[in-house]
Amino acid sequence: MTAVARVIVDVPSRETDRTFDYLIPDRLSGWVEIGTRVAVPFGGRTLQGIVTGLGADAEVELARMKPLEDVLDAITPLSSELVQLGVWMSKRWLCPLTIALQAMLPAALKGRAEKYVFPAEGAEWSDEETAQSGGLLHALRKGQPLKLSGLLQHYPEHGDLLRRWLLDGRLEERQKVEDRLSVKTVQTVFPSDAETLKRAVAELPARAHKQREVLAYLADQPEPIGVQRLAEAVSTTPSTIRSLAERGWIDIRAVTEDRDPYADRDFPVSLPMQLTPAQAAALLPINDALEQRSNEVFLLHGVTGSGKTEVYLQAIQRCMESGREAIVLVPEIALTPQMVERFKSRFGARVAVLHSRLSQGERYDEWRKIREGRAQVAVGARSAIFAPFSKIGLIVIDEEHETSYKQEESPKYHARDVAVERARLHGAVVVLGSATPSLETYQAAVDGGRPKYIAMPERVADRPLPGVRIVDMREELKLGNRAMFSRELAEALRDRLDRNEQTVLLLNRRGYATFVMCRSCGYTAACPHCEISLTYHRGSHNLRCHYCGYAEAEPKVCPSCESPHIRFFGTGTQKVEEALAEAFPGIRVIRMDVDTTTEKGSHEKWLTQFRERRADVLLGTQMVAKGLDFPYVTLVGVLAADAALRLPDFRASERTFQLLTQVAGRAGRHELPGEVIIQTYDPEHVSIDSVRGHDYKGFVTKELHVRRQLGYPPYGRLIAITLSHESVPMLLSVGEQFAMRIREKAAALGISSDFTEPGRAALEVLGPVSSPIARLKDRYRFQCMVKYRGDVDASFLASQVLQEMGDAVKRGGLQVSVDVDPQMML
Ligand SMILES: Nc1ncnc2c1ncn2[C@@H]1O[C@H](COP(=O)(O)OP(=O)(O)OP(=O)(O)O)[C@@H](O)[C@H]1O
Ligand SMILES: [Zn+2]
Repeated sequence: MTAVARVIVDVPSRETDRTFDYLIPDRLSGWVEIGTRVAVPFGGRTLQGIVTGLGADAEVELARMKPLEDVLDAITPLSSELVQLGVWMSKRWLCPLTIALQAMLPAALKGRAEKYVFPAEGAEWSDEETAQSGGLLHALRKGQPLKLSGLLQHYPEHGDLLRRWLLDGRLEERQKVEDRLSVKTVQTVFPSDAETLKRAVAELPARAHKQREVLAYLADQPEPIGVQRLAEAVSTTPSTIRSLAERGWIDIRAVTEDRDPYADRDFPVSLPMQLTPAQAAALLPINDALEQRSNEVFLLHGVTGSGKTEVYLQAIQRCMESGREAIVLVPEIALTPQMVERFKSRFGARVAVLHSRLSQGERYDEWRKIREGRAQVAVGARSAIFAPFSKIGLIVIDEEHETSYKQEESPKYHARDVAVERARLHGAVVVLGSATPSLETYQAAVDGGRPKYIAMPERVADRPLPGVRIVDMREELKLGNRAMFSRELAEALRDRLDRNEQTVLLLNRRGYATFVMCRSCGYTAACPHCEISLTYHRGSHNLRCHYCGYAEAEPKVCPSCESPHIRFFGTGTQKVEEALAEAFPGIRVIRMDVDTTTEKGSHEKWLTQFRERRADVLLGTQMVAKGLDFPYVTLVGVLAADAALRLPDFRASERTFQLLTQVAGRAGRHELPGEVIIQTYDPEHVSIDSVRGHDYKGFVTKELHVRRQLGYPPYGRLIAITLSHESVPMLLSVGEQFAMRIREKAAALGISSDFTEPGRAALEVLGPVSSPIARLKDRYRFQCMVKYRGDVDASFLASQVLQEMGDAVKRGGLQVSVDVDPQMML
């Protein structure tokens, strides 16, 4: 019997979305397991793929089978559990399996990069092993990394040894990324014994002062030291030091160094806090579940400042004590240094941090730390849910309601759902935490009992929630105040300046771009390729499309009627900043938005400045609303609270309520009491009015009622299918067919299209209608929305129809994108 690998090739299409079988050549036996990345011959090309199964086939079949070309990594990047999770994802979100699997790999591992092998620092081999290796070890020990593929070719009989030493860590494997070794190596001087040093000094020519200094320095310092650092220490050049090595007096070797993004940070040690009674009560059932290793899911509903983080920390501690690992997801935007610090301070080097602001190399090193068992806690944004742990005990999702947990490109997965499935595979506990749980999670807890509901309704240490005032801007206008700030907010701000306290100002800008309009004819500047208004950028004096990047110069007169009365509308953060400077001379403002935070480390820089009270106001978009915990913030102001309420999205109310509650929660978190002022044109709206009394229950009760009537989530589910093409008639005809076929299939199964009868299974297809963004990059977009409820496998129906219509779609050159449980309706 010959071994066969079943491989998913990395071509994301429906036709190749199945396994292909390959022979495992002898040379690679022992290197191939489930999750191994391989190179395979495919239709005359070499493709990359992932092994998802192993087996043995009848000899007849084997005769026609091609062998694998190569194994791409020595340490298998995916476990069989992750492969299994990928299979589940591809069904759940209707995407090719390869897309799901690729999403689990760190970017550095994608593509076909050469792998290098070299000895780990301090690794030792017995004489017997050295002899066994037949020159292999000698080659490796020269210090230069050698290509894995070359080693396999030159030392085919030593594959087993190589593999064993890679696994026991005496050899290390790295790869080339971005034309550099993914690994950072430092040329390091290792101390020589006193004898050698003495001899060196004796043999050196008298005028070799610098070299003598180097030797004297080394004699005093027994630790290995980087060549560069040593050169600096005795103010000489690296070549002076190297010349000593050439004569055999000192030993210089390349040493790998993890690129630790937090290397220059000192994290003060933090010990577990004495829990408040509410925290202790919340932790109890979580610890019980951890103890019993039961696959429980909890909703930890704690108001802002109730101390949820300490509950997570102590649960993680318990999880680690039982020898298991923990994943903590936080929204990308909230992954502030402050958040990272809390975990690093408590768990030190056992924490790996994964987020998009790290370089590819840094991410790869953090990922390896997890894969190789050197980290037990992973803190990260959405994709950290794929952290390659093998014995997960706990998964925490902080701010579980955040939309950033849904990936908007394929695979369009939701990390919360992946977490629940992954926890099931590990028998792990899930904790979903939020001050404003998503309606889906809340309703499931209250009506279904899973997740189990845990409440922390008060802030720690009896601190009150801040008082909230709503200011009706229509009244302001009536009274003749045309300024950006209401009198109340202006007064409160001045008050904070006088008392040297701090203010957070949120400009709710979602759906509120700064656009250009002619006051004479009503012309608005739009992108010529997309159905989207152009956004004005003050700095560069141009208009830009945020979808395709198109840019044009700022117009001086209206391009349509040539009137000079062309104006820039909307309140950008830059404009607020200017208004602040004008109204409060000398005010120190930190502005945080996409424009000021693109640079690496800029988040950290601004927040540190603010924390150190080097600014009076932190002004920004959504990114100032979450997770921040600053003692001197006593005022929170919100401008344009209702801006996002008019978006054509049924979750607009929910999002607005969540955002306002979150930002309100930044005030008065420590000794000083806080106050919140919300400016709006729509004060009666339930999303705004409910914030006044911090009334989550009041809000959800009303909102759930609306959702139930309309059959929207959580009482129904959606699948959005978007078709795009240059031709509208083509789109309409395919769209119509698509909708019709799904309706027919549902009807054939006896599924009603009537949502009025409560509780009964139902399905309807809305559309095709023009998408909210009707044209993008010169392609028109139409969408069909499948809405369903109850025991209906709508995903299956949709994928059947997609399959049936595959040829028509392909011939016409249409693009189809499917979004199961869409979060963004735009
Ligand atoms: N048991 C405790 N004793 C004293 N202080 C505590 C305790 N638990 C938490 N705190 C402090 O209370 C503050 C709020 O805690 P934390 O930031 O965890 O709140 P949170 O529930 O996550 O709020 P948010 O949802 O607004 O982020 C922090 O400054 C934290 O250090
Ligand atoms: Zn555009």
